[in-house]
Amino acid sequence: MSAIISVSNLNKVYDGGFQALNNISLDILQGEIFALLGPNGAGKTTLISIICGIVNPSSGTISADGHDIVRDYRAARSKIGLVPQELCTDGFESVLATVTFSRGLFGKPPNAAYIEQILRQLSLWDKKDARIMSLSGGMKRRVMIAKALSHEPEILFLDEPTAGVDVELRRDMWDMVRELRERGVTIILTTHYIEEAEEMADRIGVINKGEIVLVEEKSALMDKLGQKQLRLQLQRPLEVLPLELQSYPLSLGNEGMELIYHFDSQGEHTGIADLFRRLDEHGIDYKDLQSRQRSLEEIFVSLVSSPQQVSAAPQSEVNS
Ligand SMILES: Nc1ncnc2c1ncn2[C@@H]1O[C@H](COP(=O)(O)OP(=O)(O)OP(=O)(O)O)[C@@H](O)[C@H]1O
Repeated sequence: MSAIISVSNLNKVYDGGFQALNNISLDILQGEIFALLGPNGAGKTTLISIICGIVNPSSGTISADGHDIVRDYRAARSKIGLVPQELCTDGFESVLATVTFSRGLFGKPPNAAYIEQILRQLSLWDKKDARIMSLSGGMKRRVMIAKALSHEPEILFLDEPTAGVDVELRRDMWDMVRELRERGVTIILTTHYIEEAEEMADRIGVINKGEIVLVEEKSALMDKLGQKQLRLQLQRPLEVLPLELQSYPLSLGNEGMELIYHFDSQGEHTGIADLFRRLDEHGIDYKDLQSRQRSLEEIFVSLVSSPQQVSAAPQSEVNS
């Protein structure tokens, strides 16, 4: 897949000297859903705002669909739709007028059929004549999406699209984002809901303190850093681990009733067969077992708390 957005050596120093972005280079691929994750203040909105031409870069270059976002601003901006974090729109206008007007701002000829299609898709057609101020928060957010789509952009930025919306609307939004992707729209979303990135993204980028810490395909990331756990429910509680087992990546939980084994799901040897032999030798019986993958949320927390440890999950110390 080719890059639809290319960011090279981007820096942003705000007035007052604060460096919000530090030498960011990043390609967004045509047709992907890219989730940009990062803690509060990491620089997500700054990065999006620069790509969308709302904030000026201090240095570096960005192209959107081949257009330089500074030299060729109009052409670049016409390719992009932005759903900002804040709901900002004129409350006295009707839904239909607002969305139709947005399209006009980009110099696109009127297309009532297209506007109707997006309003229907966003379940807003029934509300087309309602004033925006009379809508619920979730519906206002849908209007923001309709506005962003009004000029048929090829790239859509969603800055915290589901902040403060209920579970049902969140699911609807996810469906809608997937539909847009199927139509070929490239989607970049920032989110604090890791579950959202885990559910939707093709690739994940993590930004922390103005620097890109990692960019990876979601499935590869889950495999690479997704250390697994095997939990065994014991027949009889253990007060301490037998000495011979203390060098294994094992811990006791649930007042000694649970034995937890950590292993690298990517490793050639998980060590599980060896573990079972050792448990048998020590007469440690279990009645149930489950294995589970480390969630993206746990991976994310470990990345932003100690970014130098991104390269590998801990290896298990035993071989099967
Ligand atoms: N106009 C501004 N002037 C000075 N500093 C700013 C300005 N806008 C943002 N910053 C600072 O730049 C840093 C990055 O902010 P930004 O809004 O890009 O972060 P974010 O990752 O989007 O955070 P959040 O998840 O909280 O929305 C923050 O420390 C913020 O205080």
